[in-house]
Amino acid sequence: MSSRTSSNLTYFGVHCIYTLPPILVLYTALRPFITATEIAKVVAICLLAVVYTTPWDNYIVAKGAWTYPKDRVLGVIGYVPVEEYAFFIIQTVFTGLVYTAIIPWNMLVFHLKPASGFVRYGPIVMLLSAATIGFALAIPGTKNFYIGALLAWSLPILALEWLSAGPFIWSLRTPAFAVVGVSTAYLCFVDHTAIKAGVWQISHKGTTGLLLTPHLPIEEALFFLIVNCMIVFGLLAIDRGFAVVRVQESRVGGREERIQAFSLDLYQNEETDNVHGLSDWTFKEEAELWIRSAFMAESLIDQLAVKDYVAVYNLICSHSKTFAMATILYPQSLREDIVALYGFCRVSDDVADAVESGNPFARHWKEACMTMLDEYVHLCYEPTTIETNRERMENLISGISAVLKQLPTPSNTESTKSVLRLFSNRIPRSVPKECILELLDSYKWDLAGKHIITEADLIEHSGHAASSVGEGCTYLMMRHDAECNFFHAVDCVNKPHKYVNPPRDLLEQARDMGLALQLTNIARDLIADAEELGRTYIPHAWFIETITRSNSVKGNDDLVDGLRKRKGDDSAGKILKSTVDVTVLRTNFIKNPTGNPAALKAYSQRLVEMASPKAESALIGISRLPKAHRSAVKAALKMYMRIGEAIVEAKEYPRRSVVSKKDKLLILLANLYN
Ligand SMILES: CC(C)=CCC/C(C)=C/C=C/C(C)=C/C=C/C(C)=C/C=C/C=C(C)/C=C/C=C(C)/C=C/C1=C(C)CCCC1(C)C
Repeated sequence: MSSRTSSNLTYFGVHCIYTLPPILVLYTALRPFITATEIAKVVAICLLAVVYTTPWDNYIVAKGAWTYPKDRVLGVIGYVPVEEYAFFIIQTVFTGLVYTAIIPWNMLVFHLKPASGFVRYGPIVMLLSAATIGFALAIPGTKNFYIGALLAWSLPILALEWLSAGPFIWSLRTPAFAVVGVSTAYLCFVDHTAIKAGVWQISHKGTTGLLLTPHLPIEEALFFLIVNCMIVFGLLAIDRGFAVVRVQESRVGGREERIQAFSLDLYQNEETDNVHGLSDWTFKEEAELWIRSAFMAESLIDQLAVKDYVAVYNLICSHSKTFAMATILYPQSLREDIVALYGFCRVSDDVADAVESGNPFARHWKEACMTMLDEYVHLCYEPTTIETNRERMENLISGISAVLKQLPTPSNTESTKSVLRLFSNRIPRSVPKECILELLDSYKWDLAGKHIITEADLIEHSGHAASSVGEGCTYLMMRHDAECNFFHAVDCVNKPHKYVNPPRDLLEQARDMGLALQLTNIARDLIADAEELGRTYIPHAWFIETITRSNSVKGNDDLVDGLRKRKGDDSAGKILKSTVDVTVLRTNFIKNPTGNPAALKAYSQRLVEMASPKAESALIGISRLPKAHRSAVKAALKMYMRIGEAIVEAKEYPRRSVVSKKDKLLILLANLYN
């Protein structure tokens, strides 16, 4: 081997130069997305890799499939260099990182759909047949030894993984192929380099002699391809198992339902406990549940829930692509719940926002819809085990969807149904009822035609609309800290309807975040709200102030001051009404929001000034959120704070979006990697 002397690269050197640096780079780039679950998955595969590969590798080295010069390695355990054992782990970590870069762009629950019998069982038959052939070929000293040993060793694992996750892998074949492709290409390059430098040599006796590059036998490329498939399919199988548990648990309220959802047949005769606690679940039962999930056929999975996720996500995409994209910053389970919650906000928002003009029945429909939504929310929190509850729920969902279709801006009945079904199955076990009812209060306020008179009214209305959502999201984030902490996840799954209770002051800070976002939104959309939706949130008191200022009516300052500060003060309202009719000023503004540019600018500035202390308080809250969710929330808030600053800095009130896409991206990156 002349090439051996041409370089003195060692096996340790290969790792130091070619395998560890890319791992470091990938790890650094992906750090915001590496949660404890991600690490646990890779560690699990590493353990399997070491346990399963050690005997095989020792065997093929003993039989002379490949060799290494003694001076190129640090030491040997059995027949295999220590660097080789390290390579089992290094490859798994490397491929695991590529996986983390690519797979989470997908919502995994979407892919729990059934496939044909051919997709499900065909590959298993083929893999096991090929493994048998490999076994027959693996005769030491013949040229088919290496390839035979490789197939016999690896393909049964691929068959097992396909048995667990075949249709899921098939559905995700494009990203899965991308992960395998990228990692295999790179590792082939490393292998080629090492063989060229003579760090290890592939026996001519044990291989077919077919070469992919002048230094890379076909067996080696095949080795990295197949092993990467083992790693990626294994990771997908684990992720699928988690996703199955989440989907199946969606509807579970008590022990009986849980046994049903997972087809558990054990422990039927044990005492059934109440709906709200399953804490006496034993380890054995838990283990059975996870194994069942790992191998549960798609046909047994709640396909209606899978369909609902897709429908609601598409609905959200059609409304706000940015929001849908932004959810990829969160772990899968939280993402699913955010979709479920946001879908509900969309639907109830659509009811409240539906423009009434031109349709004499619209108001009536809207009111009917709100009444039903109210009842629906209450029912979401009742046990689904009761037959009458289930029936009523179905009727309400159909009723609300039907009414929404009658509104001037009709919604698709099927997607509304999906939203309401998904919400009722997912959200009640994480977010308390009061939170959702408060959100409905803001719509009721609009429906009742109640005016925003004072600044305190504005705060109250925004609180109902936005702080409630901020609070809800905090409940979700605290629960889904779970996703990043396996044991916590098991614990949460075991306690449907038992909230992970965030501390009260954290919830207050979350409410402040909602307020900050809402006030900034209002400030940004002053013109759009008036022109497109025919509404404004500007307190009546501010209009009065503008008028009194411009008329320089002396002595009115006290009045204005008083009006701004007093909350829900009836006498203030009366004085205001008597001074100038509430509706006239509002209507004037809505008709011509740019009529008084100085006033418009002043309103926006004042809104931002109101938002700013709330944002400061929210920042403190964010630092107390679970680590895995923190940076994305912070990035969102910072973007809004930037929008606020831009509004204040602008000479005139800006009509169009004030912060560029590029700046938003920079803010996102700065916060992800802070
Ligand atoms: C719990 C829930 C919810 C679900 C469960 C769902 C389920 C059923 C999951 C099943 C997962 C399974 C079964 C995963 C198995 C993964 C394995 C065995 C990985 C092996 C990796 C082997 C590895 C990385 C080996 C690497 C070896 C290397 C790099 C050797 C390289 C080499 C060198 C350097 C010189 C030339 C020779 C050689 C090619 C041997």
